[in-house]
Amino acid sequence: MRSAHRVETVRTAERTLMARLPEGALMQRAAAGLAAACADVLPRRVYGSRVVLLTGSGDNGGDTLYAGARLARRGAGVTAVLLAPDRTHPDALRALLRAGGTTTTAHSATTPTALARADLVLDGIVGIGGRGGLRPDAAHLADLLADSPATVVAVDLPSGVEPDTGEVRGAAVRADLTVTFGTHKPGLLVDPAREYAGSVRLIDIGLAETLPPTPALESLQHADVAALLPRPTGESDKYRRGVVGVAAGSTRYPGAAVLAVAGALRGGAGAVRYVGAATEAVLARYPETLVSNTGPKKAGRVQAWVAGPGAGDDPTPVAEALASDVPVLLDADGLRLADRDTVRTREAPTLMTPHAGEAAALLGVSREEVEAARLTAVRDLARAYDATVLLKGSTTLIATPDPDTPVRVNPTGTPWLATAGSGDVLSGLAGSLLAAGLPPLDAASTAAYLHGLAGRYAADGAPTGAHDVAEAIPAAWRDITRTVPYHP
Ligand SMILES: NC(=O)C1=CN([C@@H]2O[C@H](COP(=O)(O)OP(=O)(O)OC[C@H]3O[C@@H](n4cnc5c(N)ncnc54)[C@H](O)[C@@H]3O)[C@@H](O)[C@H]2O)[C@@H](O)CC1
Ligand SMILES: Nc1ncnc2c1ncn2[C@@H]1O[C@H](COP(=O)(O)OP(=O)(O)O)[C@@H](O)[C@H]1O
Ligand SMILES: [K+]
Repeated sequence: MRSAHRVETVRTAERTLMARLPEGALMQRAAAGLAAACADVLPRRVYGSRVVLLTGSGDNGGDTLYAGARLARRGAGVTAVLLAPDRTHPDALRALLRAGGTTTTAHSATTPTALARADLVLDGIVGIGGRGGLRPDAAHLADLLADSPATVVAVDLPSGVEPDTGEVRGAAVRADLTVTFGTHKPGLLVDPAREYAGSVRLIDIGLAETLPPTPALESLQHADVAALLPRPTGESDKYRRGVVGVAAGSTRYPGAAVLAVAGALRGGAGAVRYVGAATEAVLARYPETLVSNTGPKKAGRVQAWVAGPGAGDDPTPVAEALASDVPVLLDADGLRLADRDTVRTREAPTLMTPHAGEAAALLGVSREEVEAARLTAVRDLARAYDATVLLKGSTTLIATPDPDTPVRVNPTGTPWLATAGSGDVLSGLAGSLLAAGLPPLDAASTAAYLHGLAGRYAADGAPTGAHDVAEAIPAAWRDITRTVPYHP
């Protein structure tokens, strides 16, 4: 599990840890890790390389200067561009000068040339102390840096991104690598900021000792997903494994039904029951499906319903699914047709899977606003509907209505998944995991994980279709569970 903590939590944990350590010890740990990471990404050896330090007046600048001093002692030519020369971390600046480094300022005539010629630039403008968009001097440096061919390493965070939300409201540094200290910050895992961070390396500064056990955000890894996926045993039969009902598709969109069933068949339920107007198309592709052309109410027992993909404008099937006492996944038309109070007052759980446009319509804001502040949007929606919400897109997020439960961020996605119908596959897959007995948060996050991996396998670097994604799910499942004992 990879986890991220908010700034306030990091500050409290750092204070507690610092009180137990000699003065400056944490910053030295951070600087040592940072310098080692820089040495790794330098295209040639450290000796003789040209390094520029963009240095703000806080501790983020301090880390950067100490790391620069370490590189200078190994023979790099190091220049610090000081944003506020009279407020620069004094001890760190002395260390750099003693090691042979030099300084200049943001508006010096030599700064653009230094950036253009650098092999490596460290962004130490601002870290977790940054608030609001970058101030003009800092924004000027970020602009100059955008034209530099140098490798860019962001210190703790790319300057200009919001650490707690991943929002980017103005100029920000685009890094090749971000070296972050103690724990991830939410912004490093959530778009748009995640894109600015490049790859992320976490440096252990001993903070795990004082951080609270529950993070703000968590990201499942293979082993976590393997532990959650359902596994049949000798006692299993198709009903005990769970039956998932799919109320989807219409005469206009029969394909959505086929794709949702395709996902559902690969999600761990023992049987898929389809209701709707696309029975012929579904049976033609998947003869193993149990079909009926009644609504969900009369369709027979299921352990979870998927309602909405390609379903059209008839609100009845969605209402009937919501009236059941089993978990319901709402997607596409189902999101639009569901009554909010009905969702809020259900006893059984509801899982909603909107993309940014659908989330925007439900929240009454613009799509751009949802995409700019995905973490806020997913939390707001979960609270408004008292439901678990999976917000699809460039970083898929899953939130429950409980503000203390970490939001999950899916690490496996790929933009190749942005293809018509791949969301239908996801809804079937997640519904199937619900029917197999997973709680909504786990069903949604394991489904997103499998779906993302399947998208990568199906695409393999080239365009792919939703059907191929569904067919790649078993390979993703196998890869995830292969390393874990006792999976059949
Ligand atoms: N507290 C600790 O124990 C540790 C902190 N560390 C480093 O310290 C950083 C936090 O240091 P600080 O609390 O001093 O804060 P920062 O250095 O992140 O930011 C504060 C400075 O940035 C300026 N600033 C704020 N918003 C700005 C904006 N929008 N545009 C331009 N400048 C802006 C402020 O005027 C202030 O000078 C971490 O990100 C990390 O790099 C590490 O050394 C590890 C240990
Ligand atoms: N830029 C992106 N990067 C990663 N995944 C994406 C991106 N855009 C879309 N996706 C994924 O593709 C799928 C598309 O689903 P959706 O928007 O519902 O499409 P449809 O309605 O055609 O099925 C979702 O799983 C979503 O997370
Ligand atoms: K930074």
